[in-house]
Amino acid sequence: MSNAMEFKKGKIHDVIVKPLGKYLDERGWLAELFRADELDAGIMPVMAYISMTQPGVARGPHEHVEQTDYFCFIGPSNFKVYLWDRRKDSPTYGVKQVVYTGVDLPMMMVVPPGVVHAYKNVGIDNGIVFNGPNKLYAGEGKKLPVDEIRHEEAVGSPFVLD
Ligand SMILES: Cc1cn([C@H]2C[C@H](O)[C@@H](COP(=O)(O)OP(=O)(O)O[C@H]3O[C@H](C)C(=O)[C@H](O)[C@H]3O)O2)c(=O)[nH]c1=O
Repeated sequence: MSNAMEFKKGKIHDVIVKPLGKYLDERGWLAELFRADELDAGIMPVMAYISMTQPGVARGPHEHVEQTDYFCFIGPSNFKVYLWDRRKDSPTYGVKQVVYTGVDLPMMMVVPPGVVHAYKNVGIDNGIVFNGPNKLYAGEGKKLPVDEIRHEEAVGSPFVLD
């Protein structure tokens, strides 16, 4: 793919975005992140991690060759999430999707391999992101190469965070 590629706005095939339901009571709230009886076996998480991102800071853009990510944006900040479909065999090849999510609208988001992704903390608090990928980071015993193509430093990259 040429780095000069232009993306048009839209919804990307196979990207799933759903609000996380919060059960509120006098103690606070509780939200389910994923359930084995609701997810396809092919994207079932095999590990989980959380990251904290400071206000004004971004992670990505990068993509995976085999791995599907299962993100949950739960707060306490808000994020702008950027997705670019560079899968040549996808019906939405060349589409860019932007999602706002976090404390004001908690969401889960499934990002398949070949969809370049990045997220930026656009709030004023530190932001927590949960991920439940369907592959082990660096494989069994962390002995394999990390499945990740990083675009952060790519000169002339079309994956720009505005
Ligand atoms: C993902 C991961 C990372 N690490 C270690 C490796 C580094 O020492 C440290 C930070 O990882 P990395 O620099 O790969 O993180 P980012 O590049 O900010 O990637 C993050 O933001 C982008 C947008 C994402 O999609 C990733 O899923 C998310 O992790 O944690 C581990 O030990 N296990 C893991 O599963």
